[in-house]
Amino acid sequence: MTSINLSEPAPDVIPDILCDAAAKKRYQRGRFLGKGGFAKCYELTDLDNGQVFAGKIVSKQLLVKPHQKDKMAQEISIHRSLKHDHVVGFHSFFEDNNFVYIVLELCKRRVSFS
Ligand SMILES: Nc1ncnc2c1ncn2[C@@H]1O[C@H](COP(=O)(O)OP(=O)(O)OP(=O)(O)O)[C@@H](O)[C@H]1O
Repeated sequence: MTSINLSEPAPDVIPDILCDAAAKKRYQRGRFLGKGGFAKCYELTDLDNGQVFAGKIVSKQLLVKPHQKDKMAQEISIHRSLKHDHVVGFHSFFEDNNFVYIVLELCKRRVSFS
């Protein structure tokens, strides 16, 4: 089960360098891709190997109510279990005190993403 830790108040400035401490990965936040109901999406570049992903970044300020947190956790849980040619690939998920980060295959054309 995916769990999201909401222990502290969350400022809303997204860092330029995102750190996935558990996976020992760092990503450079790049071009803004778009905004959804909860997430802001940016290109993310893996600083080890230059691989480029789409990062869906959700402020924990938007996940205060239990049902919001549950919806987010459920989206992550379902997406990470899916692998299909017609569904955007799930790469990883991590969080810091302020944001939840979902790292996805980058879609280069403007089509439906989820
Ligand atoms: N994998 C991706 N590759 C490239 N751009 C993406 C990707 N995922 C999302 N985007 C961009 O970010 C925008 C917001 O995506 P997001 O999935 O957060 O919201 P949504 O699906 O539009 O709405 P909702 O919040 O209801 O799911 C998209 O409209 C698209 O422009």
